[in-house]
Amino acid sequence: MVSKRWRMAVGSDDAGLDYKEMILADLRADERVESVVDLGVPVDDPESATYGEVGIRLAEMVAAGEIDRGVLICGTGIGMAISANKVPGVRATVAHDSFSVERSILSNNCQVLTLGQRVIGPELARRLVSEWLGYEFDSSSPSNEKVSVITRYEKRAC
Ligand SMILES: O=C[C@H](O)[C@H](O)COP(=O)(O)O
Repeated sequence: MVSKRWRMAVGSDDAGLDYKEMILADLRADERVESVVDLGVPVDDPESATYGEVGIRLAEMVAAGEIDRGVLICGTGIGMAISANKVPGVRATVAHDSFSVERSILSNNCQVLTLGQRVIGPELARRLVSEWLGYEFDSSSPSNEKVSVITRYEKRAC
């Protein structure tokens, strides 16, 4: 268990709105979370933004250092992952099982977890987010050099 208090944001499109509200409530009650920003979509206007807009906005907050981690939810998690990964410096993945959630941090140092409301049940989604918050990347591990290959490419390409 880590003691760090995470600065976080959550976001969804219309297809992920119910889970976004649920995860938002969980994070607000989680003592490991220092702050959590709700990037929408809002309950009263669920079609006000697509997964691309919300995913990129959250990823920009990660890249700017405004938050440490984010959770994005759409129908499958795929569109949110694609969108967030367009922002340089951001590593986002969909993960619907415990092992992938663990490795997304310990192997890949992902700052963003995406979930699919149309793919997994609500209790699994909540459990995966809670487990994910318990992991922290070890920059002295052998995985760090592997992640650095991506970071160096981004620096060259941008
Ligand atoms: O990845 C995309 C998401 O699943 C989205 O919520 C649904 O997209 P669609 O309406 O184009 O199927």
